[in-house]
Amino acid sequence: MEEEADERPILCERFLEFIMFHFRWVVVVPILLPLSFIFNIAFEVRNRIVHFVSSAPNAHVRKVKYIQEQLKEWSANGRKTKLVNARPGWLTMSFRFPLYKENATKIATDKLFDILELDTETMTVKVEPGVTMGQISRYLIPLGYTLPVLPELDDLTVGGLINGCGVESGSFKYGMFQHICTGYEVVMSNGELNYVVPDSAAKTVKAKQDTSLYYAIPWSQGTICFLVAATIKIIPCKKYVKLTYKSTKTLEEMCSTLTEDSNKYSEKVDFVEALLFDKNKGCIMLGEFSDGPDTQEEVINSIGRWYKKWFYTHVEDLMKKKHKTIEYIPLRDYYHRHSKSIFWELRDIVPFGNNVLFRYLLAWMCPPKIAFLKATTPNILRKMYNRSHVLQDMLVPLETLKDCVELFHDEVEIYPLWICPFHLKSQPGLMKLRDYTQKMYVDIGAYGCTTKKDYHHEKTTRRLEKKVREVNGFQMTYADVYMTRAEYREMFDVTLYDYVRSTHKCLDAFPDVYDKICRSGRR
Ligand SMILES: Cc1cc2nc3c(=O)[nH]c(=O)nc-3n(C[C@H](O)[C@H](O)[C@H](O)COP(=O)(O)OP(=O)(O)OC[C@H]3O[C@@H](n4cnc5c(N)ncnc54)[C@H](O)[C@@H]3O)c2cc1C
Ligand SMILES: NC(=O)C1=CN([C@@H]2O[C@H](COP(=O)(O)OP(=O)(O)OC[C@H]3O[C@@H](n4cnc5c(N)ncnc54)[C@H](OP(=O)(O)O)[C@@H]3O)[C@@H](O)[C@H]2O)C=CC1
Ligand SMILES: CC(C)=CCC[C@@H](C)[C@H]1CC[C@H]2C3=C(CC[C@]12C)[C@@]1(C)CC[C@H](O)C[C@@H]1CC3
Repeated sequence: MEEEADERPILCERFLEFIMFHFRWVVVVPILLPLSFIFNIAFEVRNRIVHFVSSAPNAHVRKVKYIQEQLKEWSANGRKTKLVNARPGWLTMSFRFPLYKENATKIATDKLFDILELDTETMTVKVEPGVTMGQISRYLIPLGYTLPVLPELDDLTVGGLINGCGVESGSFKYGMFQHICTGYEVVMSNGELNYVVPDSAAKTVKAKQDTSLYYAIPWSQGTICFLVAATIKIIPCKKYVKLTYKSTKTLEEMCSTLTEDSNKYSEKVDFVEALLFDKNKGCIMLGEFSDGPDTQEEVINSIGRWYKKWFYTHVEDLMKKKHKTIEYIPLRDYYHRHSKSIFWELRDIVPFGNNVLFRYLLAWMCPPKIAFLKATTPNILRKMYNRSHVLQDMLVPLETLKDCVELFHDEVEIYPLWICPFHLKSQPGLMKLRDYTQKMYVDIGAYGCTTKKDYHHEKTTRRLEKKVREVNGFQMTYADVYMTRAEYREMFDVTLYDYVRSTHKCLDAFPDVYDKICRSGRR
């Protein structure tokens, strides 16, 4: 693999870079914030109308038929190009734009963004792949239900979380987003519509094939078939999350306490997440569904209100004052706790975004839509981000947390560091555990600019990737991946993936997953 050129900027570029980085808010606050606000309101109004007239199920049939026709036409024309989803690159939740979509045939899955059916008997919800986490939480929570795993950022889509992956603080109990899905409605490259479910007692060839397909889809990045709907488990929920914040003083304490707290079978804990504010100081947050405070001393904190502090700064401040605190947080506010500050990325984009005056006067329009920020990132800034911005999530066994955090500290030293345990089931597919065990993993997420002198985007990422492979971990593939094809195949088990692709005529129809996720496949 050719090494990425280390583009050092000349003096005037540095100056421009400085201006654009520190004064990006000049565009973001007066233009992108109002646009984001108007877009969100318009989309919400549209969704309510669709829900009111119940037009989604009929429209779904029409939209799927159109996708089937597109595929049949592509087949009739000799299957000359590769197939991809039509969703434009600027909308996707990743820093990069896909290069593999140029000259490919774009299939209209991007028109599928409605909730189709709530079934409280089977406790499932059927949704189209473009439905976002914000849409789902807004729909389900008032009805008293939620997804067992509901990733935090409002704009993450069901299709992206299944064909990529998804993790959140409910994952220590329920696993990744793919693990809460009970069936996928898919269209194959020949235009055939299929509903696949896992059947451990499958007898017929078709049932066996469908089971294999079901397990092969997660992490496959849309290189097997097109997802047109997913059936997802729901669970009953309560109005609040009783959140217990516990400070930790050393990395050892963080690792041992988190290991104790991440008990999948705990009846008292529904959410586990941790933040590290430097190599030693951290906070573990344990959440439990609750009807609200039992005594008058206990406080409700509606952290989602526009004038409230960014969540991670609130946690840091709490930890300076007390070793342990409890708060009651409205459920939807809890789920989207990192949306308002886009984890901690907004501090670079709107440096005064957490200032009390800004919060009261303008933060009701926050956050800016990630897609709008992505679409308007100037080239100069992209170059700067390429040199010094880290965006990586490494999924590693919990017992290796200490080692891995130490490596992140030595290599990038970005804080807060997001730490989210998740239970990894023993299942076939790309994320298959080689030793057939099931165990607790943890997502270590580093987001932000590093000031490390010897940071090199490619070389440093490769060192992190190497460590992750050594500990049998996985790298989230929305981020920059510098592994070679062979290294990718060492990290992910491609046996089932390759088999399913060859038996479902995918090889000439879709790009290989590696070509979609590798750095050279993206701009
Ligand atoms: C040359 C070759 C031929 C193959 N032929 C076939 C074939 O004829 N039929 C076929 O189905 N696969 C076939 N496969 C795929 C094969 O099953 C997997 O590629 C291989 O076993 C690796 O899968 P695994 O170890 O991840 O899953 P395994 O653990 O080996 O599981 C094998 C099958 O059981 C299902 N399964 C596993 N765990 C569960 C569970 N918890 N609940 C429900 N279902 C589960 C899987 O979906 C899969 O279909 C073939 C693969 C190769 C390389
Ligand atoms: N908390 C979390 O877990 C977070 C996760 N993420 C990551 O962000 C990504 C999700 O972002 P989002 O913008 O929603 O998704 P994207 O549009 O980025 O899609 C991700 C991948 O899934 C494929 N895909 C999407 N929809 C379909 C479909 N209907 N049928 C087949 N393939 C499909 C895409 O294919 P194609 O390339 O053809 O478009 C793409 O390769 C995931 O990869 C996730 O891991 C990011 C932030 C937080
Ligand atoms: C919780 C997990 C698993 C991941 C969180 C990842 C997010 C923090 C990133 C996903 C896409 C990223 C983008 C940006 C910030 C970080 C993410 C939201 C930008 C908004 C940063 C500024 C650039 O100009 C545009 C970026 C678009 C993508």
